[in-house]
Amino acid sequence: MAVASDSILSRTLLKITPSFSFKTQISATPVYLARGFSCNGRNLKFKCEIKAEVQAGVVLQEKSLQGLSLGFDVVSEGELREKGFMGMRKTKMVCTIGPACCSEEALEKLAFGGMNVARLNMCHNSREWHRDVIRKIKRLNDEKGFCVAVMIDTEGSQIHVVDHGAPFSVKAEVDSIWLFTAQKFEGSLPFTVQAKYEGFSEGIEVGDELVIDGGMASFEVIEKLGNDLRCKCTDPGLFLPRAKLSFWRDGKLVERNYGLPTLSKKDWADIEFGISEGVDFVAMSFVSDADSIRHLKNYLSSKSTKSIKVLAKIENLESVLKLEEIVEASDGIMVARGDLGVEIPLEQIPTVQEEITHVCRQLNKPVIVASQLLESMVEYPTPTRAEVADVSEAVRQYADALMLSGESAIGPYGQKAISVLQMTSSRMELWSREENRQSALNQRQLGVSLPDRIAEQICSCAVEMANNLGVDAIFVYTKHGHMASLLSCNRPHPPIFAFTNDDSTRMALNLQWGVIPLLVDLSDDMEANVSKTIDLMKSKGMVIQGDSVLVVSDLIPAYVTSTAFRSIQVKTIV
Ligand SMILES: Nc1ncnc2c1ncn2[C@@H]1O[C@H](COP(=O)(O)OP(=O)(O)OP(=O)(O)O)[C@@H](O)[C@H]1O
Ligand SMILES: CC(=O)C(=O)O
Ligand SMILES: [K+]
Ligand SMILES: [Mg+2]
Repeated sequence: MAVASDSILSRTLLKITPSFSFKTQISATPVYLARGFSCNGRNLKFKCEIKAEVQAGVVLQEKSLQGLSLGFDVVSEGELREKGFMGMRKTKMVCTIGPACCSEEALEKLAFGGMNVARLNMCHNSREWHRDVIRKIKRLNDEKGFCVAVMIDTEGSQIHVVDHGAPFSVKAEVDSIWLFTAQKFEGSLPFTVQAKYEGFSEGIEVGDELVIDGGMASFEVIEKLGNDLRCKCTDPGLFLPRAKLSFWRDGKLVERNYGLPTLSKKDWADIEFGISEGVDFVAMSFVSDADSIRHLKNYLSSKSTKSIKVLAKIENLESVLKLEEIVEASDGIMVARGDLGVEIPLEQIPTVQEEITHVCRQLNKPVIVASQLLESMVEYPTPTRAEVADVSEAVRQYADALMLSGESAIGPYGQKAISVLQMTSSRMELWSREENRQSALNQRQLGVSLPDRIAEQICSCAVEMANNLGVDAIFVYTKHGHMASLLSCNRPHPPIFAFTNDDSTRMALNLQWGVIPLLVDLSDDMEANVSKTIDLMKSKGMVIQGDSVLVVSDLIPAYVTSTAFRSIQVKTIV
């Protein structure tokens, strides 16, 4: 298969034989592909559209525009070079950082594998440990050209079993009798379990069902002794460290809100820590109303010099019931299926997930699908078929991002797990696009003011145009990321390059579907911004002659008062 030739190949459809390996070909010969394949194939039979300038045996030198920087992160740049505009992954990836991946080398490998956001779960480890990880990530960004945003995830007030330490898991046998207590006790399981909160048994009656971790094991409450509960195991299973408790009566969850605040004292201290370390996102656990989100957002905007986004985690029944107001109040959502599965029957999780992703897209908020995506990879180097199907389904639903938990935090196959996410999402994105499977968004009008409504209309028209014209890329110039998010919300076929001069905007856009955020100097002169960025992209070989780019702008120069200045332009690179 001769990809390399002296001629310039342009928009040629080539069949590639099954034995051809793209990667080997590149590394074996000094061929430089200015841009490569528009589809993601491995050693499979596939068709590729090649729009690349290829010269056998010659490495084309990059011209540099002295002193000007394009702020392209190394991963997106590499992806564009290797796969072309249409091959760029749209679905973002979040990795939980834990003991298995906290070294600089391991973090670099995850970043290289495409991690867009690193999540630090404040339930675990010390603040010093988290500080060390955050600094390593920032150093990698600065020194190695990655663009990885940092998220802290609050512990929140949840009723769980005190970490009973080794052994890792304990089996509860059928008919065995257990005591659940809030009292400290010496010794370890079995048969006494210490719950983390004094009032864990409030309102609980004899005959209620106590469920561990959403069905890992079940007990019947047979006696109340003060605040303690004597229970008989009815459905045998395992106690894992920090196992979560829920109570059921007549097949329904016993809803109790213990009077605990969404953010505990420790959570506030962790948030202070996050502000001082300059994190990009705070994910708020066990949100139960919109007020707590507004409160945190106000607090952050008064305390932090940079903009920090607040993500609401949907992980209890209350938050599902108040979904819309919570989505509206937040900067984004996490479908935290781990705890959600403790409070709602497991068979409802898929439909609740679809509902949440749909509402988020309608209200233009990024959404992360989290927990157990590749759970078996905590132990094994390959995922189950069912896990791959679950990842594909989240991608098909157009989630903005997918999250790894234990797969990256404690498992030995974190890098493999991220590459499974990468390959599976690229595959499903391509399929949705080529089969024309994408469901049109029945868009709600979000803005109230005329300029906001105009912005929405411009973005939805721009995406329709971009798809119909088959442009290679969308360029958007944005200060706060609003126009970029409106474009993303319409899930266009080509990637969205969002040029911003604000670092927190760049980091926040890291979570949005199909957006590649770039940090550049921008001026009030829109035409100059456009031609400068196109020149820079050209000089790096990222766009080539004949490429077409649809340009949308959100930066309104001070001297223009009319919103009509906002425009859509289609440029062909000369
Ligand atoms: N910083 C860390 N230090 C030690 N272990 C960690 C750390 N972060 C995650 N883990 C481990 O990784 C696994 C899964 O991660 P995580 O705790 O994020 O899951 P989760 O239960 O979904 O989160 P949450 O507590 O927010 O519901 C857990 O077994 C946890 O013990
Ligand atoms: C991520 C998380 O908090 C959960 O799934 O419960
Ligand atoms: K948490
Ligand atoms: Mg949780």
